[in-house]
Amino acid sequence: MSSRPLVVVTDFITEPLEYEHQILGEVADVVAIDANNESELVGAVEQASALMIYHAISLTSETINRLQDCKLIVRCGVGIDNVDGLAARQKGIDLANVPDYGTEEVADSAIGLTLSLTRGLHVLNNRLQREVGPWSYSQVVPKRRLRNQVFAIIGLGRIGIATALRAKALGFDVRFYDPYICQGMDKALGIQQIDSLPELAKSAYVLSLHCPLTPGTQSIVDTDLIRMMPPGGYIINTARGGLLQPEVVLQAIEDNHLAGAGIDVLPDEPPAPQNPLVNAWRDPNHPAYDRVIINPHAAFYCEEGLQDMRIKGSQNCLRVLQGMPPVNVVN
Ligand SMILES: NC(=O)c1ccc[n+]([C@@H]2O[C@H](COP(=O)([O-])OP(=O)(O)OC[C@H]3O[C@@H](n4cnc5c(N)ncnc54)[C@H](O)[C@@H]3O)[C@@H](O)[C@H]2O)c1
Ligand SMILES: O=C(O)[C@H](O)CO
Repeated sequence: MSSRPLVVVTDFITEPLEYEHQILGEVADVVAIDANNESELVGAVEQASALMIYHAISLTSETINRLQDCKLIVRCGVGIDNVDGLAARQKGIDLANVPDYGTEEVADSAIGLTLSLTRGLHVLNNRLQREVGPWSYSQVVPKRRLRNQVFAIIGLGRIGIATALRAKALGFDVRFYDPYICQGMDKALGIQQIDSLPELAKSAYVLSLHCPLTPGTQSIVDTDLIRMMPPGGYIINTARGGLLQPEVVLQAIEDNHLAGAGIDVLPDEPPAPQNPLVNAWRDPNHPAYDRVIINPHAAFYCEEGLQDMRIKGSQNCLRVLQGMPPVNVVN
């Protein structure tokens, strides 16, 4: 058996681990575990000195408590909601994320979903392609001019700021709610800070979610909040599925209160067969078919970003294996 430290890479990154081997190969053995769920990876990670985990698998206290020599868990990505950071801290294990690998792509996706829904691009294309619609601009939902409409952001962190700048360039009146932001961000960005979520919702034409999923933000957008939005607006969720339940979106579409929703993330990924929103969206006779866009948690993805994420994650493991403190510790 090797006496070299072991770094285990879990989730969807599999061999060849070109960046991981290049950065860590001299000091550690690096292996990828192609597990589908937490129970499949427990045995393989017990001896690891460092773990690199992506977003598809959860790491609960049960697995964390079985780690025998782990110094660092790197969540290769931003959101840390799939790892029990407290359990890791109680065991003296640092949890770090990679905060800055795909900010622009997520913002591009949020704006892309907004434009496709508010301009009806996907609907016009699909109708023509399926030969079920006329050669006409008429739409299932009447279109409004975007300039001066309110683009409302929940969570003005890295992605929130990048989205705000894009929305501002399109002529939106950009407003945000973030109780933890430092003073002066509104003036620096030329956007408006709103002190409460209901106040933000009351003016929102587009409500775009960019806060983390925590016990405090679970279902932060619920039926009551959506009802506060003026009728005919849009919701964009590229943050986490747990912030907005699928039933709530479906109801608001069926009630015609929301004109549309752009969803990159769901509480269950991939969605269970009984997910009501997904089933309605797949039904050509349901209004959600044209008015909802669902993507498979892909907002972050581009080749350069994925490479950045893996390189930065590996470099952080290397720091720790060489006796240096890790960066971007979040627990
Ligand atoms: N779909 C994707 O591919 C993808 C990719 C990256 C990140 N994400 C998600 O996007 C989230 C945001 O990423 P980021 O890089 O901007 O993170 P960030 O930490 O830079 O920003 C998060 C912001 O949310 C704010 N916030 C926290 N609680 C809040 C609350 N209750 N109400 C309003 N604001 C609140 C924080 O103060 C912070 O400013 C991540 O947590 C992650 O879940 C998704
Ligand atoms: O949080 C993130 O970085 C994305 O959701 C991908 O894991």
